[in-house]
Amino acid sequence: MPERPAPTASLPPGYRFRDLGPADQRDVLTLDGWAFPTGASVESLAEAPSPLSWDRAVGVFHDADDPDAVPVDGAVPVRSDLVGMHASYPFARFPVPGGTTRASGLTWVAVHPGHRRRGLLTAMIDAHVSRSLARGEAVSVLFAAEATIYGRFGYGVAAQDLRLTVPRRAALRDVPGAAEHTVRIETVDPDRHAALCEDLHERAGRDVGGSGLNRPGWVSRETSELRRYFWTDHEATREGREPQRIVIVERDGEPRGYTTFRRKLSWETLGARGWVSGGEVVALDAAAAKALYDVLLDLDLTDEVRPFMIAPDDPLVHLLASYRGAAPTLYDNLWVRLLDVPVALAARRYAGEVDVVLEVRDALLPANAGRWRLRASAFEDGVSAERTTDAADLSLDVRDLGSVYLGGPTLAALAGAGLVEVHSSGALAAASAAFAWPVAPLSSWVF
Ligand SMILES: CC(=O)SCCNC(=O)CCNC(=O)[C@H](O)C(C)(C)COP(=O)(O)OP(=O)(O)OC[C@H]1O[C@@H](n2cnc3c(N)ncnc32)[C@H](O)[C@@H]1OP(=O)(O)O
Repeated sequence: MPERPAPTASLPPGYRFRDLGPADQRDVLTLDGWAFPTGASVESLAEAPSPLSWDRAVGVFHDADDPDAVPVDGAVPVRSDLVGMHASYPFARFPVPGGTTRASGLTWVAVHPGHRRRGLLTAMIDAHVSRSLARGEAVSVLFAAEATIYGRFGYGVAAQDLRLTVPRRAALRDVPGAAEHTVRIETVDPDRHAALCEDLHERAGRDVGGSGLNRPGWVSRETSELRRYFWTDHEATREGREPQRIVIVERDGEPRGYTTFRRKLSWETLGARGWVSGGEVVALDAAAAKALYDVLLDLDLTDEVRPFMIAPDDPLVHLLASYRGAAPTLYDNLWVRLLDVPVALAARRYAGEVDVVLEVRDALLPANAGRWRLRASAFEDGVSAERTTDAADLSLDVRDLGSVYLGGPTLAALAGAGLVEVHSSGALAAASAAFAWPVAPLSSWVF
């Protein structure tokens, strides 16, 4: 990886960075409670395992005179508070179109309300970017708590997920083989389910619909901390719903898919009203997906199913007799920031032959700015992305390059929105087709 200038933003006076460790867990949860008010006590949150990779968690501490302390020999004792933090997950096998790359999953970004809008996040992003680059991570990915935060730092919306409200017993088209599955419905137990489900999850993302193509963004819970956290059902996240349940469908004795769910009931004048909130839906093929949805869509005492975060090209979209009856809504899913443009561009495959010069603007990381020639053949290795002095075919901000990186939004769509300047119209058509991927990008879980 080439030498890169260090980011420049620094913390305002009175603040300092310090790496966090497991001993900071209670302070971390207290700060998190300020940033994301949930009503759960620190004590109850502390019962859950931490998902953090502590060697990648960084705090911002504020050192100031302690207003509550009694002066000693005329001097006011100084108090040091954790007022900001960020962390990242090491995704060594982050799925990009046709391959994987090393990505840094930015997470647990929080600033205490009493210290916001003083530049703490700006300084934390600089620290995150430089540390990620030093670790050889060419891409950073995240889920945004608010859609207005991360664009300014060069992150673009690279994937969308679908939220549906499907009426109970909604009609689905038939899929041969679906009825041949046996069904297990159980309470989630990490010891029994975690390894089985993580294996199914990885396999489902590698070959979608028998196409031999992977699903970009289908990131695994790569660390033991993330796996333990994901499969532990902690009371603080139930919000009045039942413990987490799991449906596993098997065919010829082999597990073929799973989904998790929680139900909630309210007893009203006319009887029970119930809904099912779905977790990730993971299936090795369409028959297994249909078998899972058949279970979710006919649970007693429920009226509707709300699948959470399925791909816009999920089988359910095409199997529902009335898609519009499920009130579809699209949400931003993964945001992507290219940290090292040539490394990131060469890490993925392209869906068409392309030879294009991209002129990239990047205010935060000037090493990415300038013209890059991208050459690739359809679905093949041997991609090259090199600096060039040739005239640009397309000009765009690194944020918009991040948006098209996983093959979701197209360059043509961004050009239509005025976000890509087109210097050669033939180049736009070819590059747009090459960057698009036949399988929609998605992460099935929030990190
Ligand atoms: C990947 C994740 O973890 S997502 C989770 C993000 N965390 C949260 O949403 C928790 C609640 N919010 C917070 O903790 C804080 O408000 C943060 C982290 C979002 C922002 O921290 P701050 O230290 O206030 O940000 P900072 O002062 O560096 O602001 C930088 C710029 O972003 C803007 N900005 C910051 N937060 C927001 C926001 N929520 N919406 C719109 N603009 C924002 C600021 O106005 C500022 O703009 P400017 O440069 O034009 O002046």
